[in-house]
Amino acid sequence: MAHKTYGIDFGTGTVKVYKKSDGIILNERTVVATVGKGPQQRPVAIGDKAYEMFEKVPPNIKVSFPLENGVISHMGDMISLWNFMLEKLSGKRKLKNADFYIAVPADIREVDKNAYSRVVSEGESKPHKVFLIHKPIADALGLNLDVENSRGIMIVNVGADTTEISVLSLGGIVVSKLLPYGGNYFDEQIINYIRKEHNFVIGRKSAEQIKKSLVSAVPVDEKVTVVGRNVVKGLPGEVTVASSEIFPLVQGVFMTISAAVRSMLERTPPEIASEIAEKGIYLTGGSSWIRGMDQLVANETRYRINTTKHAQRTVVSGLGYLAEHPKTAARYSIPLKSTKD
Ligand SMILES: Nc1ncnc2c1ncn2[C@@H]1O[C@H](COP(=O)(O)OP(=O)(O)OP(=O)(O)O)[C@@H](O)[C@H]1O
Repeated sequence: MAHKTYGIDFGTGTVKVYKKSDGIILNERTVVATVGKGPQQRPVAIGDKAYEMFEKVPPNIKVSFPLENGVISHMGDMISLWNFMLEKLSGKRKLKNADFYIAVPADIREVDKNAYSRVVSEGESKPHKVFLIHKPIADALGLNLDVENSRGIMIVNVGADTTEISVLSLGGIVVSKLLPYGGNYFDEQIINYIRKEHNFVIGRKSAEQIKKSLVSAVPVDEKVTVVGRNVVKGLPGEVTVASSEIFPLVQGVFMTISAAVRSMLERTPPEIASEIAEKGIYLTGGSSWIRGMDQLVANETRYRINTTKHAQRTVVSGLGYLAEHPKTAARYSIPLKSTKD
């Protein structure tokens, strides 16, 4: 019997799911809202709905982000999120006996990689098989690159909580480094700055709006107005922020990311680096859309930069490719190892 097959990119900011033959069927925030404690805990909303509740909920509802810096930080919440998602994937009928391809960062401990597989195995789906795939491999496949035969591919995935910089060659990962910086870092910097300098409390959604409009890796001159609460008066109101205020907050992280890319290139063997130089560096992940990111990395490395309008879905598209091509998938599945480290 043919098993239903899914590819899942459990991103820190959003979960994306690909279903074999159907394409990408789900794209939801990695957020869960629960009530109750211990064994009584049950989800009341997940994904975008739970995110909507964030910062507005009564005290009996807990809104949590169960992934941090590319690893699962709250297994119980993560399983709750997955169980709730299963309903979206399969409707009222329980999804059983399916195969799952799950993307995991390459530069994390074995125990953290295996935790991703536990989410699906210990959830209500009772899978047939779970395969772990390194994210950079899925990313490259999602970009339609010839992973098997290319001598040198460099991918910089700038996501919500992490930036993963990887070099691939002939179907394998030569080196991969996970930095604990992504779009969420910018949101937090913006919230802290506006509270301190403008005496305004703004929510994460407003911070994200400011980020999308004002954060730039190269100086720009723009302004944005958002709503918030004046801390001194205790009243709601509007606050206007200029890009010149934001640039100094985020400049350091841009330098950290671009310096890490350059340092990895410097340590890459010449025959691999020469093919990277020929093809250019690939920028993926939602935060690669931050203005000037491509220019910044180009200035630092002097390499051509390839960007994509599908930056947030390259990993899940790569998993989708593997779901459709099980023979290729067998080559890239990571064997589950001991989790004693
Ligand atoms: N137009 C945009 N400009 C800037 N940032 C954006 C834009 N669109 C989305 N983002 C940011 O992209 C991030 C989400 O990207 P993505 O879905 O690739 O991350 P993820 O896979 O969830 O996270 P991670 O890779 O860290 O696990 C969020 O921080 C979001 O605010």
